[in-house]
Amino acid sequence: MASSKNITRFWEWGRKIICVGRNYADHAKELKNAVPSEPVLFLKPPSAYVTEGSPILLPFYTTNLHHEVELGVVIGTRGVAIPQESAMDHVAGYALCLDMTARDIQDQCKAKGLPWTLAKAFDTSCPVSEYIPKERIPNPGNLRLWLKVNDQLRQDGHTSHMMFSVPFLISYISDFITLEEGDLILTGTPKGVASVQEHDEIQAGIEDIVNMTFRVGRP
Ligand SMILES: O=C([O-])CC(=O)C(=O)O
Ligand SMILES: [Mg+2]
Repeated sequence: MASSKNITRFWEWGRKIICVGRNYADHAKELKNAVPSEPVLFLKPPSAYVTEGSPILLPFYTTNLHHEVELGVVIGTRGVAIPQESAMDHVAGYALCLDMTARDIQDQCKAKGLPWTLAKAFDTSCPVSEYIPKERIPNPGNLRLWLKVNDQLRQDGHTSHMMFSVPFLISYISDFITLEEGDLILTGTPKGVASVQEHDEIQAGIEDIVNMTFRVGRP
């Protein structure tokens, strides 16, 4: 029923997706970006969501679609200017997420000093796993994240290498943008990003907590 919202299907709520960029020094370096002194933020619309069983669609205007595996944090309680000390009280749970990125378009945007919207916010640019209740992840700063393409390991990172922790990010973001129940924060990707092609199979996981599989297709 449309009126009975269930946080385990947060992607159906139409809420914000707030993404953090360059939160792992090894990834900032692989793209020759400076390691930031404050979090880099951008947004995806809720139309970017895709769940297992549906394909990730290659936008027609890119020839270099990259995968970025990321820990997603699902907000459970609204907050503004949340102190770091109570930030975790606002977390309902987690999801494994991909920040699909049209890298060639992002490079053009960066060169022109323009926003990344078409590189980051297109339909299916935010594949998500099933919802992971908070109790299953006692410490979001101590998780191995991995991603394979056609069975080859491409990304193998650890959230202990984040420059800005989950509580810090919640506090920082909520100074500018009200966090609401059902919002999702993507916490940035470790190194190993690379391109995918039509028909590729992407598998990703968080330790033995969750794993997910997506195919890449054409619209
Ligand atoms: O496009 C980028 O490199 C920024 C980003 O999303 C990340 O670091 O996860
Ligand atoms: Mg990213």
